[in-house]
Amino acid sequence: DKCIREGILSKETLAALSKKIIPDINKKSKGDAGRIGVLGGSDEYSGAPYFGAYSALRVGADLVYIITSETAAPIIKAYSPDLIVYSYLSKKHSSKISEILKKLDVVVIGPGLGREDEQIKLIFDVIETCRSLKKPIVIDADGLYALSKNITVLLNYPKPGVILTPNGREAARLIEAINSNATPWYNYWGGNVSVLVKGYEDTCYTSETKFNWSLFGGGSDRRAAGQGDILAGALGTFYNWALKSNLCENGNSTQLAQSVAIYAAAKFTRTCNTFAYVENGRNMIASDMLNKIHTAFDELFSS
Ligand SMILES: NC(=O)C1=CN([C@@H]2O[C@H](COP(=O)(O)OP(=O)(O)OC[C@H]3O[C@@H](n4cnc5c(N)ncnc54)[C@H](OP(=O)(O)O)[C@@H]3O)[C@@H](O)[C@H]2O)[C@@H](O)CC1
Ligand SMILES: Nc1ncnc2c1ncn2[C@@H]1O[C@H](COP(=O)(O)OP(=O)(O)OP(=O)(O)O)[C@@H](O)[C@H]1O
Repeated sequence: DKCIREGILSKETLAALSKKIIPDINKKSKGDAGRIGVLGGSDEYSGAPYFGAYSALRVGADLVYIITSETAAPIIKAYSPDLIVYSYLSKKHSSKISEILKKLDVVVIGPGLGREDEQIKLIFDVIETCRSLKKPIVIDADGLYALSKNITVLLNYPKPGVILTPNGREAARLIEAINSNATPWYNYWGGNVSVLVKGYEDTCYTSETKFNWSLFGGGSDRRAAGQGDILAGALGTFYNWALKSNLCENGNSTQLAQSVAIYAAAKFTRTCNTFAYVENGRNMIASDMLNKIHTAFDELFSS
């Protein structure tokens, strides 16, 4: 198919494929547009999992579940009646977590998780369960910190794979933990793990060089906390949609689906930022971006 043989995915192709993954809204049942889980939140951070989950829901998933700490759960529930919030993010609830994981389309791990040993170990167990269930995962924030403490936990993760979304600092931590030049660092975990390195330029690395790209422009200089959480949640929804789309006849590939989903989420986050910045200038905060999701979505994905 043309978009696979082309060699390099042009920005125009990526934009067209991002539109193609948006599912039809007619005659659907609840759940058809996705069930996304966000695992994160802690005593310190209740905002991060909220931003991620709200973004996944507003972008278009039908059901979004947060699995969080007992302390963060009531706070997040009070932020939003639209989210389903479980207070099971502890070892004693492992079996309940596994039951929830089974019904999810994509699992987003990390926003606001914190760095307590107990939570980090729990995340390793969650990743192992996701591996056995062949669940696609997005790992961000403290999920990436956990990964850097047990870098092999994702080795040879099966299809439909994993997307990592480090900022520059988090990428540096992963590179240090890999500590090998055997392959480019972003291919360390095998063919089904792709990476978005965020920053002034967003760069997507997959195991298929032809699906890699970088993006800059749009957005703003305002770096208010929480923008990465918005991206990770949106990516959960786009990843699910991309995996379920026939992006190229006779050529569906995990790496192409990941590349397109990452492009959609990266572009979408910058567009939310652009619109929020126009209204709020340097006083813009991540919550202002949540209010621009519809405008940004329309701008990028309506046909
Ligand atoms: N509203 C919420 O609930 C939000 C919550 N959030 C959640 O916060 C959690 C932490 O995530 P984050 O990425 O913000 O890590 P952050 O604590 O800044 O630093 C971590 C480490 O990096 C280091 N470090 C820092 N700056 C550095 C530098 N320039 N160059 C080098 N090093 C630097 C720093 O070192 P230190 O400052 O101690 O020397 C520290 O050890 C995460 O769960 C995320 O989801 C966010 O999503 C935002 C919204
Ligand atoms: N210098 C920059 N110029 C423009 N956009 C940027 C810049 N740095 C990051 N971004 C954009 O901001 C968004 C979030 O990336 P960022 O690197 O801030 O994530 P993060 O540090 O994980 O965020 P969080 O505060 O949620 O933890 C992405 O869409 C990214 O493209």
